[in-house]
Amino acid sequence: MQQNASSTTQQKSADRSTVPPAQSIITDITTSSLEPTEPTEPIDLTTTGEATELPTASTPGEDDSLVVQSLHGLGSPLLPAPIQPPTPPLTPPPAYSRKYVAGLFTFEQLSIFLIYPSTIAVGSLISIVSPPESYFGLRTNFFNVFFVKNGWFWTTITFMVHCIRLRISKPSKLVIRYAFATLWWFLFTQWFFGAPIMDRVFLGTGGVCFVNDPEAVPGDERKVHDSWSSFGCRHVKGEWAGGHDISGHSFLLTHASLFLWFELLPVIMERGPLLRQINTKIVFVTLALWWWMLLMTGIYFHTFTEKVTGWLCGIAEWAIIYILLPGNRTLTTMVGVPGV
Ligand SMILES: CCCCC/C=C\C/C=C\C/C=C\C/C=C\CCCC(=O)SCCNC(=O)CCNC(=O)[C@H](O)C(C)(C)COP(=O)(O)O
Ligand SMILES: Nc1ncnc2c1ncn2[C@@H]1O[C@H](COP(=O)(O)O)[C@@H](OP(=O)(O)O)[C@H]1O
Repeated sequence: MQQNASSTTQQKSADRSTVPPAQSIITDITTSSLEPTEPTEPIDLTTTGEATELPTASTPGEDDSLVVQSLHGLGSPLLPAPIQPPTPPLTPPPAYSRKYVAGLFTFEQLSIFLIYPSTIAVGSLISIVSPPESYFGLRTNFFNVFFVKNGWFWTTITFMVHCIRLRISKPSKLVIRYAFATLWWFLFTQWFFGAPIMDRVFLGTGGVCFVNDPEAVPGDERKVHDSWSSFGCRHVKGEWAGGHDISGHSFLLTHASLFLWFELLPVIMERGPLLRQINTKIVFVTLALWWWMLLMTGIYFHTFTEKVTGWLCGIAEWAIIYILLPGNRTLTTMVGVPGV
């Protein structure tokens, strides 16, 4: 594409040096309107990317037309090139503002991204100032046990509800993005060649599983159990304590929410009939519940740093797939971009 663009530019400058000024102007008008637009910004995930192919390099046909225009001006000085109305640019302008903040985010993407650290910050602040007595402060509350503890399952269901109404050309890319998100959740919270990543961090920072020893001398009832995972520790009714216990809830709720938001964003930005569908409302209900539960985690559970590390790990996969990859055309072709 670079070569095509530069050869076109060279051709244009050659024309300028040889043809009379009037023809040169005509040639410039026609060529500039046909000029393929080289993206200088990341691929915008808020566009309807999968509805069409990713913007590609100029096709041979397009280049040929540029050459024909130039040759016409050079080879037929007595026959001026017909004035044609400018054709629209090859990349249609987006239907909404696409300003990038720090060259990475659109305004909408940045706003969504900021919801989660602010929620954790506000929750932690409330926990210091005056945490209210609440049903949501109980670990056994229904919303925690039924929804968050099965959080990836409900996120999967919500994602499917969102997907089944889409008309995208490449559903396989959407499954690949889901697979990456699931893989990261799985490695982080369930299994990483043994204990999951979050448990390995806990053990690596000096955490242990304490269990009560009924035969121990009074005052020294607790002994260390050799559980290598929080799951194993819970199984022996032990207490997982001592190390840096990354908040699994902060991780999961952030990771799942960013995944759903960024898959839904094209529907939101399109502001069309899809936005009013029940499927969209279901996604918003899940997002609202995840946000509320994150706020509750912020208020009632964990230390501030454990919630921050949970959040940081929760944005890791999202940052790669939805923010960094769109800067690389080849890698983006592998995972696609969300669309409608
Ligand atoms: C064109 C239409 C296509 C539609 C399909 C689109 C996309 C879907 C693609 C593929 C899906 C295919 C099959 C999916 C089928 C089933 C997958 C379900 C996968 C699951 O999610 S099962 C696991 C459920 N488990 C959980 O959710 C547990 C979540 N909980 C935790 O991770 C932890 O408890 C914690 C981190 C919240 C807290 O940790 P602790 O404090 O408890 O240590
Ligand atoms: N929003 C929330 N509502 C209820 N319990 C929560 C919660 N956030 C965290 N917890 C509980 O706090 C403990 C640590 O959570 P996590 O490390 O996943 O952030 C877990 O307890 P249990 O392991 O006893 O269920 C979890 O259920």
